[in-house]
Order: sequence, then structure tokens, then C-alpha cells
Amino acid sequence: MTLGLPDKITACLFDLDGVLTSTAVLHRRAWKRTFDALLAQRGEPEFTESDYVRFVDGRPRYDGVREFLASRKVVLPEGGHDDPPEADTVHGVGNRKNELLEEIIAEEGVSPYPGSVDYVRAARDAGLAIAVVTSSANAEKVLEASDLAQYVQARVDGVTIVRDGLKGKPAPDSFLAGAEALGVEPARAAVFEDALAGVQAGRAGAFGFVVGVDRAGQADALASHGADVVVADLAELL
Ligand SMILES: O=P(O)(O)OC[C@H]1O[C@@H](O)[C@H](O)[C@@H](O)[C@@H]1O
Repeated sequence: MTLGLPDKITACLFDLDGVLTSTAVLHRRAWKRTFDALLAQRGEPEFTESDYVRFVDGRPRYDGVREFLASRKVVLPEGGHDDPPEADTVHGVGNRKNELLEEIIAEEGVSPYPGSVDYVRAARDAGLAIAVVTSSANAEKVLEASDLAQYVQARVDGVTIVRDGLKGKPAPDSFLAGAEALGVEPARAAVFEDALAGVQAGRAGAFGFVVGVDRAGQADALASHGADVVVADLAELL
């Protein structure tokens, strides 16, 4: 075992928000404000933590909108990527959330978890290949702002997922694309994820190891959805 990983592992595929950076809470807040306003107009109960975990966390932006609205039986037209944030379409709602997220990030900044920075450095020093695989289309700027871009050899994100027509998490496609970009077989790659949809994707892709990162008191659910091990912070694996 090196860095808490089986010896066969030669590459690390890190999710971003909630694994490397503390931005998951910013996403959650932006989603809650967006959905609560929409639900209030319809006299529906508010967006809950469980709604976030089940329908939105880890999924590409518009998939999250679709999944959550379907769970409340709210039907909106699909619209298109360029819809303004005010539009009552799936894309408009997603764009509204993104506008809010950008405001929150501008106000509060982005910080990496110290234990994750130490782990990523140790992985690089141990000669492991490193990719970031995230559903977020904001990944490039979050990686730059957190000074983590220097460690990343390949990135699959919300932009490349749309460009290449990949299925989002919980499908394994984005992680498979990350392994491919590094030139590594999935069986030799470890997936690091904090979202249930993410560990599910790790299991579905038959990756060599799946690390669940529990930032939200959901260790059992991470394990039952596909994590081989669950830690509260990557420093535990050092
Ligand atoms: O809206 P973005 O930045 O493209 O992000 C899409 C998703 O990215 C994931 O990393 C987050 O867990 C989700 O909360 C978010 O919805």
C-alpha cells in the first residue's frame, strides 16, 4: 500500500468540489437559493440537504436541474445553453445558479483542503499520474484560484463533458475519459469522490479503488454506493 492505495494503482482521478477544494458548500448554497425561490413561487416545500445529495451533488449542472425538478414533478421546457438566467427553462435555472455561484466565489474565494494539497503533492512525488474529473464547468478557474492546476496532468470537466457528449456521473464515462487521458487502465486508477453519484460512477467503471471522502456525515451511504474505503480527509491516507 502506498498512500493508502493498493499497489496496482498508478493513477489518481480526483473529483474537485468537496474533494480537493471546499467549494461543494458554495455549490450547495447557490443551488438552495435558486431552487427555494422557484419552489416558493409554486407553493412547494423548500430544497433540502437530502434533495441536494440525491439529485444534484456530483452531477453536471443541467442534469442536476432535471433530476431535482422531476423529483418534485415540476416540468419546465429544456431551453438552451444561452438562455438568460431569468428564463424559466432547465437551462435558465442552471444559468441562474451559475450566476449566483460566481457571485459567491467572487465574495468568498476558493480554498483547497490542506490535507488534499498534501496528498496530491505526495501522489505526484510517488510518481502517480493525476487527473481531475469533475462535472463542474467552473473547474479551470477553481483549479487556478486554489493553485492546484500545477499538479494536474489531465482534466475532464463540465465543459469537456458537454463538448465530447459524455454521460455525467453517476455514469462512469467522465472517469473513464480521465483514465484514458492519462493512458491508464481503469483497474489501475483510483477514484476520489465525495458525492454519492461519484462513488457510484467509480464502482460502475470498475476502477481499481474508490475512495469516498466524507465531508457531510454520509460515510455509510458512500460505502454502500461504491466506496472501498471512506475517510473524512485525504490526510488520513498519508
Ligand atoms: O455548475 P457547475 O459549476 O458546472 O457544476 C456542476 C456540478 O459540479 C459538481 O462538482 C458539484 O458537486 C455540483 O454541485 C454542481 O452542480
